[in-house]
Amino acid sequence: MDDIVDDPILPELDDLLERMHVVAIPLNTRFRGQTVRELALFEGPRGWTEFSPFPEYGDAEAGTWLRAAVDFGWNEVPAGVAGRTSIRVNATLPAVAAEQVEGVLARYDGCRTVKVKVAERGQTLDDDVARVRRAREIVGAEGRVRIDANGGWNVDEAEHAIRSLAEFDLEYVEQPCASVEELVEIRERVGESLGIAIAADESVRKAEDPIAVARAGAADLIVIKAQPLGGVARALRIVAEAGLPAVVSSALESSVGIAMGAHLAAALPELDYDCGLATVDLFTGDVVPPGESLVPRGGTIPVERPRVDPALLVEHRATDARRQWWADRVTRTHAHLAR
Ligand SMILES: O=C(O)CCC(=O)C1=CC=C[C@@H](O)[C@@H]1C(=O)O
Ligand SMILES: [Mg+2]
Repeated sequence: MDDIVDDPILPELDDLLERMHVVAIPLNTRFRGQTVRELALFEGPRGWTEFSPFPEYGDAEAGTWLRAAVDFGWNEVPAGVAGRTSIRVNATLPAVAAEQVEGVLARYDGCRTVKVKVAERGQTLDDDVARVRRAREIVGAEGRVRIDANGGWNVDEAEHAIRSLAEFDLEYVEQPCASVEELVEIRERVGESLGIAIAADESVRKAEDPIAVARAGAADLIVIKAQPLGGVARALRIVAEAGLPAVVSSALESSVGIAMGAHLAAALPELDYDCGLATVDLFTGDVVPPGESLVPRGGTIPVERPRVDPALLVEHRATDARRQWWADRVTRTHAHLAR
């Protein structure tokens, strides 16, 4: 890993701003409470790159995402593992009603794995059970079903929910509880007795110390995302230090950000899990020409840098006020990183 440069040189602010385009793309299903995804794209010397921290994130957290964007647009990407030119991906099922599951899953071509969102605020365990049951029916016994609670349960709730959902043969449970201590406890309570693996997502990507979860024995695997972890090289280093299996997932990006995730997946020494990189299917549009979007075909996406269509940057262009908001954010975030 020592040949990996994971601290990219920051371009000048003016250079960044000149290269920036801000788009707003509606989602076709509400996800993370959002119905429109705003993102900034830069045409870097090495190719297009994306900067899309969620709007509520502060400058320090957004700084890690900017580092990732610069890394992908300005630096050489670490080589993929020989022969890995496409990545198997999972369907991502938002917390929709059971009747909608079939329609949402039909968008993901050829995916054998589905990740089901659970523990959504305002819903009940019965809603989760109905949604997961329907997903299992659709993927069949050969398919893989994992769930993601985004830390929405306390330990008792998690134990009850996981026991109620275990009959659907879960591949793993992603971030059932919020804290590392709770993950240790739930892993003790259900890990061995039910044989269900626990994955850490927020405990890696939002933690001050992304390795703490591995050190504490709080997870069987980690979910890694290129932008929130500061880019491909830095994410690879985290995986190496954690010493746990990893699954790459998206940060709800356009095909440009997804390409960053695909390059990360391609460069992982081991890749035993289908990756959560099919989320362009949750968008109503994209910034790359139709037919070149990184959406699954036959359950995989290619490892390539997509071309951006200038006409689509215009079509999806954010309002003047929102573009200014992003310019201000990049200015603040850049200053934060340059310190
Ligand atoms: O992993 C997937 O299947 C898709 C990506 C995904 O679920 C997420 C993307 C962006 C924000 C997150 O809240 C969410 C996640 O928790 O993993
Ligand atoms: Mg998650």
